[in-house]
Amino acid sequence: MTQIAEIIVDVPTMQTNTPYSYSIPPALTGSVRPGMRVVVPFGNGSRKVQGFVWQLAEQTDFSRPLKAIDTVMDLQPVLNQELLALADHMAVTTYAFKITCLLTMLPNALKATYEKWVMPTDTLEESIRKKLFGHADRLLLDDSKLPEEQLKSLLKLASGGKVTVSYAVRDRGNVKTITMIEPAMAADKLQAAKATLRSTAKKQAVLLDYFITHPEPIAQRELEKALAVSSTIIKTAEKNGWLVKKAVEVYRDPLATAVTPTRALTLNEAQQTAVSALKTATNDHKAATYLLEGVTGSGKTEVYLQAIDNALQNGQSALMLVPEISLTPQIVGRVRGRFGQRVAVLHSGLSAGERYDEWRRIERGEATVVVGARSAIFAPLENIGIIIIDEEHEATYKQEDNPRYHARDIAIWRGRYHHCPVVLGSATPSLESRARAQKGVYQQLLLPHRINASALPKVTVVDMTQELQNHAESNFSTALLSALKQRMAKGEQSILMLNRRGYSSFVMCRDCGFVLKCPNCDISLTLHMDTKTMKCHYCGHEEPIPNVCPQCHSRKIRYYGTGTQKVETELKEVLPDAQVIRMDVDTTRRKGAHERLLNKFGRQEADILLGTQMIAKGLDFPNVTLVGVLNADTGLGLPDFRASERTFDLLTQVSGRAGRADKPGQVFIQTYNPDHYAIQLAKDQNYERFFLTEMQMRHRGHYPPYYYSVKLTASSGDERQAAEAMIKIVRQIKKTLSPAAIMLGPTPGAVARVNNRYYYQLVIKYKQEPALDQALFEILTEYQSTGRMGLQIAIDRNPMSFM
Ligand SMILES: Nc1ncnc2c1ncn2[C@@H]1O[C@H](COP(=O)(O)OP(=O)(O)OP(=O)(O)O)[C@@H](O)[C@H]1O
Ligand SMILES: [Zn+2]
Ligand SMILES: [Zn+2]
Repeated sequence: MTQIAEIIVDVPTMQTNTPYSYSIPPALTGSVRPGMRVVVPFGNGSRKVQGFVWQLAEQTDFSRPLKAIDTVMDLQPVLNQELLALADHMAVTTYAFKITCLLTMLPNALKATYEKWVMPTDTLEESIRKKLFGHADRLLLDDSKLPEEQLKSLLKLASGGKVTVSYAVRDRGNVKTITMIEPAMAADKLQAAKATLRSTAKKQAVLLDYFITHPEPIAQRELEKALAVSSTIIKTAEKNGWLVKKAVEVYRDPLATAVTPTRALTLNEAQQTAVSALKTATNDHKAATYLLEGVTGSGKTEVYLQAIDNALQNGQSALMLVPEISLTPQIVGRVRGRFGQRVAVLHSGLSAGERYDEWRRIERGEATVVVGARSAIFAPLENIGIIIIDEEHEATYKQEDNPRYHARDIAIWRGRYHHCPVVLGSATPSLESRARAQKGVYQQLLLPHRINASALPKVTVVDMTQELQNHAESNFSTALLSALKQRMAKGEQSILMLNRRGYSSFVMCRDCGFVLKCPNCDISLTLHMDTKTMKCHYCGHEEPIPNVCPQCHSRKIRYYGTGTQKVETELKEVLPDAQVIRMDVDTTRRKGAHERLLNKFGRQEADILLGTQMIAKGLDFPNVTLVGVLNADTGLGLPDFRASERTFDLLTQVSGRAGRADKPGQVFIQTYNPDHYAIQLAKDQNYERFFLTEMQMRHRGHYPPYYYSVKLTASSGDERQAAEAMIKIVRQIKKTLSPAAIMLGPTPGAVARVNNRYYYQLVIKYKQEPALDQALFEILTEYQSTGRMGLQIAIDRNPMSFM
């Protein structure tokens, strides 16, 4: 029997979940294994594509000769059996192709890119060959870099068969190595070698002397510096067989900053109960999901750490997800403080190389605790003892692109695979999770009180419509301003949050009402003072700030809306002595800026931390006793069924930053909707009441979690094409749905045009539709090749919003 390999190939526009069969050439027999990447020929031409070995099989069909695998890209599988099985599951549940799922699991450094090479054929005239190729036997056809003229003539030659184009897979994964030097022989032999040196070979003598007394390996760089010898000198010694060079893999250290080691704290009763439940589940290999619901500052992190510690003591590994690491350096610091070198950190702020190194440490079992943002859920850990998702309600756990997975679902799948518990932690659990706990699908663990019996902060809602009547337009109510002054007098710190969701600073003409919009998208441009430009947050378009109205040429063109910069300016006027740290996209663009600003605030080098949503979560500063929310409402107005939930979560989270240690905390929420239930219940920090109220609203509106949902989006540069595709899909889907299903649409997307593409969407709400999955998968397959004509169909199961 002959063994063949079944391979999932990466051919955009021709994706399929069915593997292709390839023969294994004799040279590779025995070394091809599932989970390895290979290069295979595809189609008729010289096209080479990347593929993943899905499984090995016995050849049964001999009717057609099989193409052979070209080469293997890996010496070891890059995906293990578990992750291959997970890709299978993901493909079905997220309506994505297996290849997309497989690629998603790999660190970027292992995502191959394709290179196009042009080579002359025999029929190419020598003079042209010389002109185009010079001494090279082939040219890299990098479309973006070649001058158009040259590209054109190459294409012409290609169609005449005078040059051929071949595709090559380029692997970007690279291991960082340094060159180490060590003696190739014992000291007495080196001594003997030294005796043979000519008297002029002084440097050689120095080099040998060094190794006679220091037989241990040393980095070449260091050696050159220490002895002032050049690489040629070392090379000569190597040639003579006295020294050897070795490439040693080193890891790029993404977290060079030191952390303070911490030890386990003595748990309070509620923490103790939670930790023992989790320990028992880990020790008994129980694949259960726990909802750890703990008010802000109740010590959830300590529960995670001790549960992780238990898994490590069992010789198991642990996985912990946090919403976005660059935003929560404090949490990462705590995990590293407890587990030191055993911790690997994965997040988008790392360079591809750094991420790859962390990934390799995990793969080799050198790191057994992984902390990371969403995609860290695919960390190649073995023998997992516990999986934790902190702030489980956060929208960032859902990926917005293909494959549109939710990290929570993947966590639960992996928990089952490893027979280990999954912990979902939050002060404000998502309605979905809380409803499941209610039904007993998840086990609820409660931390109802703050540590050391500190009280939750006292929250005051400030009606800004009243404020406006009392004094001139200001971002600060009288109450908030006087509270800020008090803190400064007492040497305590404050956090001010400007809610930016659904809100931006824009430019409008006072005479004709003209608003500057993006030429590519149906959205107004946002003012950025740091770069002095108007920017589109959807497509990145940028243009100068106008000083006359482009429509009526009036000079009365003005800024509207409040940006953090504007608030900062006002803050300096009303509190000239205050030291303010501003944290927003503009001040945190540089790598590590986030951490630097937070550390500065932690060292109490500023009175006020002013920022956007990015300062709402996870911060634990004992000296912060005041939190002010400048505008609570901006998210409430969005036509999104989660608008209230998001607002409640945000206000509760940010309020929770105040009074976490011994000093009591105070919060002011400024709003134009003081009576809205999300604001009133956030004021009382009453998650339970909010849950009940919001569940009723969802029930009435037929929204999740009472209904499942799927959002289909058609997009195209041609508006009619997008609309027509959507109408056709609606007709198709309708046939498979039961009368109980609810369809919203087709309608234009909330932003109907983005980057010159038009969006049409359809939302289906349903409880049970056995035929739906199949129908959607057929749509996915049918429309994948229309991408070439500019039409794209996206399918999102349980989308975070219907907008
Ligand atoms: N058992 C304990 N004894 C003493 N201090 C503790 C204990 N558990 C936690 N703490 C401290 O209490 C503070 C709050 O804990 P932690 O930040 O873990 O709360 P949290 O529930 O994660 O809060 P949030 O959801 O608001 O981020 C921290 O400074 C932590 O070190
Ligand atoms: Zn745009
Ligand atoms: Zn105008």
